[in-house]
Amino acid sequence: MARPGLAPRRAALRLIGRVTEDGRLLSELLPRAVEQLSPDERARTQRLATETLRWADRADRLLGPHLRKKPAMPVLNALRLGVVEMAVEGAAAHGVVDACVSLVREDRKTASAAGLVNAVLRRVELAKWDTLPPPRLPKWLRGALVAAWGKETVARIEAAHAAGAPLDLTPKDGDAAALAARVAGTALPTGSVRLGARAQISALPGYDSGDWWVQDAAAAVPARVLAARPGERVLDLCAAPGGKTLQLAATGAEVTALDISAARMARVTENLARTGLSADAVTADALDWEPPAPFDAILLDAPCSATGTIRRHPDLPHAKDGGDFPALFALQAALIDRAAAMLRPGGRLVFCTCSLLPDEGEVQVEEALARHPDLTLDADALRLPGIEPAWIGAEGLRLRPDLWEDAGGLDGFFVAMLRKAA
Ligand SMILES: C[S@@+](CC[C@H](N)C(=O)[O-])C[C@H]1O[C@@H](n2cnc3c(N)ncnc32)[C@H](O)[C@@H]1O
Repeated sequence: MARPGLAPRRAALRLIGRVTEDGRLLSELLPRAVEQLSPDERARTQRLATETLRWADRADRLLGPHLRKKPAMPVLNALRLGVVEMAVEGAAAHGVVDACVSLVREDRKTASAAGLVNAVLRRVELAKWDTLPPPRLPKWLRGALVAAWGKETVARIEAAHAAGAPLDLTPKDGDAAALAARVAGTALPTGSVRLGARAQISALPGYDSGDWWVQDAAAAVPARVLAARPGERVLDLCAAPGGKTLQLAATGAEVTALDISAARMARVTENLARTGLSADAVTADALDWEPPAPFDAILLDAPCSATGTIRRHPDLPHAKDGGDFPALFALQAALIDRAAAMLRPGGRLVFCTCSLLPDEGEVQVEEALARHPDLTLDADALRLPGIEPAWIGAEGLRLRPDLWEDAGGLDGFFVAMLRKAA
């Protein structure tokens, strides 16, 4: 008979292996990796994989004194899973140790390490867990962030990554106070609503009627900066899955939502249908697409390293090594040039990325202004309710996970508003 609780742990361990050994992201692997499991098991698998990756660095510190040399990655991952289940999830030690030993034993490649896993998991000093620092970012990313923001800020960013992300909603009608009262959340100063306890999204009032959508408070800022008006022709360039498209469409603007990925574009269409909003959906490469006429305003949420979203995607630092980032920087510059060409004289362009790297924010704007003498920065557009003046720099608005430290933080984002000469 199958052992209870083994299936989600097995699935989680496989997922962790695909991330750490093959450089794949959980978002690419799920939901297919869990399709054979029950809904409860799926949720448990996803939580175990996510939390093990979030806490892997601290687990390694706890495990270090008990390991003479670093074991092979599949064995190390089984040890990490066991430690995190006991230390973070509060699972009973005997069940966790038995399960991890079984998982290691059932794989031919790791079977010989079953004794080691058993001995080490029984010996680790769980009482030390809370005395250890938050998980550190890997060197390739930490170095770049320390150079940009300094050691102390990076330590605070790491603490925010460890704390995880709350769930934020964007109200369709813009009334955050009313939505907060309806879902028992808190209205944030920037206009989003933050949920308190872990909530089941589809059970919240207003889900079926599409009165709101899930969107991090930081991710909701760029469309507010663009401030589309009813009847304006607005392009959402790189639109999928569509959080910002919904915000733009809710203003009454005539929105075109464009993305290169047909599969991701389908999610934009679904989201529009659920919320009863409308936009023209275009699947195309932004670099080739010819618009029927210039736009009054464009929101460019360019593809990026996504290093601003690590608190909700702790797999990212394990899957990446920064090697593909330079190609993204070049694509961002090309997209800015393309967007500038699609804008009418006097039109406005919001450029944003969910990144913590200046190369994908401040540097892009500085270089775009040098390439396009007809573009100027509009810093006033960034001064919105809830945005602290100190967050606005010479090139744009810099949001980081360590801001709003006592209120649950926010994703890392860069937002700039550029105006084209009339
Ligand atoms: C950061 S995501 C956009 C998130 C979206 N704006 C939202 O708020 O839900 C970047 C998107 O850029 C799209 N993309 C990448 N290269 C593109 C290109 N050359 N043309 C159009 N879209 C592209 C990707 O498919 C991806 O959906």
